[in-house]
Amino acid sequence: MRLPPAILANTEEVLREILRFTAPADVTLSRYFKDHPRLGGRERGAVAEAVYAVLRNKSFFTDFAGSGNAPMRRLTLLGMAEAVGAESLGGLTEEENQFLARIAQIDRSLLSPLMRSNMPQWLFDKLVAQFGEQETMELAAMLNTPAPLDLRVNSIKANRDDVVAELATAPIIAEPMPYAPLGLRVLKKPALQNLPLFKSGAIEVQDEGSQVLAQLLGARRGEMVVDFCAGAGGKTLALGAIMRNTGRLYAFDVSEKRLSKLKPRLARSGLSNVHPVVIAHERDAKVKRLAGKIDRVLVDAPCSGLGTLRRNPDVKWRQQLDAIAEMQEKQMSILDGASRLVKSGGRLVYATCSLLNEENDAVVEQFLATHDDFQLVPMSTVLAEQKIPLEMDKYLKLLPHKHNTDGFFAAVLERKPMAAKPAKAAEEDEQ
Ligand SMILES: C[S@@+](CC[C@H](N)C(=O)[O-])C[C@H]1O[C@@H](n2cnc3c(N)ncnc32)[C@H](O)[C@@H]1O
Repeated sequence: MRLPPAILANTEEVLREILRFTAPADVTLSRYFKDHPRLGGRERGAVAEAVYAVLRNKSFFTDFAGSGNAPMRRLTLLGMAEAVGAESLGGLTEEENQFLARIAQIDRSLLSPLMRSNMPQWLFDKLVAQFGEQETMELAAMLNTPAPLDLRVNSIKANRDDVVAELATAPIIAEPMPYAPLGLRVLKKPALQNLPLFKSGAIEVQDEGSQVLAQLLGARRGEMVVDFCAGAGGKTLALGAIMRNTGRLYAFDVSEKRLSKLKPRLARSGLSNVHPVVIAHERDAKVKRLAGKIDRVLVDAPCSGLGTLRRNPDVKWRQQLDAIAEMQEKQMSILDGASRLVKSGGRLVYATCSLLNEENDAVVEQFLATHDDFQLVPMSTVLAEQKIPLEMDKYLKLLPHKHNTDGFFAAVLERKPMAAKPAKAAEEDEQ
């Protein structure tokens, strides 16, 4: 069935706003849909997919749309044609149909690598310097493909086989994922919110890579654990379940708004070991009070988010090169603040969803150079401990084109066990 022609005007309107890049695309889209309640589910889906198609293919589309006298309308047509197919569009002029037909003939493999990557020049250059041109092109192709829908089974409430069987009755086909022991990949993208499995907290939406990160912390029953940058709690919920709802899990964040999104998820999850705490910054007194007392600390640091381009394609256009250096400074400060919580022999995991060495390896190397009481636990060791079938060296580097997850980095750091103090020094300490 064809989409109503008016949908093109809606798409053009919201696209114009999104391409100003003053707010995240998903936020602008949600607001637009709220302001336009008459748009049905199918129309909303098409508008959103078209907008995301333009964001993913912006370099290429802009180049071809720019030559006419109505570039925004042409961008809209290209986005819609990519998202739902030109044959689903009604109300096009003859000239517009010819334009789409002409673009469909273009052999994209003949375009320059930069144009094919659909990335800003600075990002393309950085990735080529890091991965080489051939791998950058493979990575870019995957980053420009929509992400699959991944679920995590909440082991407090259900097991993976039962969830697969119950989803099948919906009917939703879900397959176990290779790296996350509680992960399921859903083959299509059905609405999940009204499923009893979702409402009861038996499943959560979470990328496989994100599930792996939570597991790397190695949290155990009864431990004291801090999720230092908990946000809306994706990893907090996974950690709480890994701890079998025992011990104490603090969910810190500087954003009250983000932490408040954890509340309904927590209620569904059935977890009672999670304690959300808003902190002012990484040196807050609430943090200092726990210094040296925590078994495991996860720092899922604020970052450029470039590893999540499959889901948030606007990030590559909104992010600026000079923000990366600022981000790095912030990441080092947070890692330093969080490290003070870790007890002797305890572990600290530094993680990002960035692809850039500056936010990843460089932060960890700088940390180790200035904290000789910490040592790196090679990722190969951690993965073997956790029985995760991934081949890595020092660090975890999940890449969309290799692992079909979002791009994630993680390093595991251990506070060196404190040497026993000589008897005289211990006596002096007690006085
Ligand atoms: C990558 S997001 C966390 C995502 C979250 N862990 C999840 O799995 O859904 C980074 C978070 O760090 C928070 N943040 C920024 N600066 C911080 C700081 N100084 N201390 C603690 N959290 C901070 C941000 O508010 C944001 O929610």
